[in-house]
Amino acid sequence: MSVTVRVPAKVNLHLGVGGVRADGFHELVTVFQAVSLYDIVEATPAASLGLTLTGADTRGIPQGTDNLALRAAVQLAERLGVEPAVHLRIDKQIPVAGGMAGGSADAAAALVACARLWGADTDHPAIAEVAERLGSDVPFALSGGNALGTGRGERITPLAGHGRFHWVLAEAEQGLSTPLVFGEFDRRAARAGAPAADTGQHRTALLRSFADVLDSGEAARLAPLLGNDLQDAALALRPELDATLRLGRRAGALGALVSGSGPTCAFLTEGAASAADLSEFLLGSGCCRAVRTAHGPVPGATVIDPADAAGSLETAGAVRSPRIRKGAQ
Ligand SMILES: C[C@](O)(CO)[C@H](O)COP(=O)(O)OP(=O)(O)OC[C@H]1O[C@@H](n2ccc(N)nc2=O)[C@H](O)[C@@H]1O
Ligand SMILES: Nc1ncnc2c1ncn2[C@@H]1O[C@H](COP(=O)(O)OP(=O)(O)OP(=O)(O)O)[C@@H](O)[C@H]1O
Repeated sequence: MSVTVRVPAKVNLHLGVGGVRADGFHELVTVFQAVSLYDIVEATPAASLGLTLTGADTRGIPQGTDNLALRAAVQLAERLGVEPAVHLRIDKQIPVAGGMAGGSADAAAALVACARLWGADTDHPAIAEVAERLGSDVPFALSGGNALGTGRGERITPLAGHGRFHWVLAEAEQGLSTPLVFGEFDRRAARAGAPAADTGQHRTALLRSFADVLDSGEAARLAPLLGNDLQDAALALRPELDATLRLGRRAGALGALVSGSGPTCAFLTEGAASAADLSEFLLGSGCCRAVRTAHGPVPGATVIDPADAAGSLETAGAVRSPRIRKGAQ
């Protein structure tokens, strides 16, 4: 009997980067929002560990035991004292290395699916422990919704907020490596000679400013709060993203920013209709590889009826066909 889990991508509504810690990670303070662009992970009992990848674009995803979803299954099995006898099928819609935590999402989904398969409760402490170890974005992929992330991003405080926000997500031709973007951030900070930001103060300010806005669902109030300390580093590595952001703003987006470490650009719009219009416009402009619409917040990794999996992908936000530029692979 298989278990099917649907897991969302994330956008960092605000990403503040502080100093480098002794373990090499940066101190972060971030407001996450889970958005309705989903990967589906199906776990089936099998003689041994295995993986099948399907989906829009699976280039660059490790097929072996360095795949984050397989690592999640192996570490959870160890922790629960069972054999990792499971075959995982990942249906990939979240852009790979796109700054939307796709690999982390798959790891979170694998944890939820395997825990169900191996009879562990959804709140078994092993799930959170393994999630935290696997990556900074994995705990948020479990919880979803809106949340404040602190520490290296793995310490999650849920943020209430019933408002729904509408996004257009523009995928770049090629992914960006997260460590490379943090490295560029460090070089720029060293050149500027600026002291590291105080994440404690930043946290208090973010909590105060986001509290009502997330509940209001008013995009015009959320737009001025959007921000990403990694954006300049991502733009330095991919200067063409600046034109994409400007294009979206000129075409009516209320807010535009690079998602996490990039290179996906996220545009906040007034509502679903303006998101559809902007998405059409950006796709026609040829500035990006694929454009999708999505809304947030949505729940984190959730067990679903397999019959609903296809529907989840259809409602993943009017997926647009990838438009490959001439000369691109
Ligand atoms: C950019 C964000 O997506 C914002 O939410 C996350 O900070 C990245 O989360 P992630 O991809 O899960 O990152 P991890 O797998 O934990 O770390 C990948 C690499 O990113 C850098 N990294 C990540 C998180 C952090 N707080 N400081 C860092 O410097 C480190 O070089 C690390 O080796
Ligand atoms: N299941 C997976 N899906 C995608 N990438 C994976 C997976 N497992 C491991 N990886 C590796 O992780 C790298 C980062 O991929 P991912 O899609 O998570 O990037 P990202 O969205 O930029 O991450 P983040 O936003 O968390 O920084 C990939 O280049 C790939 O080598």
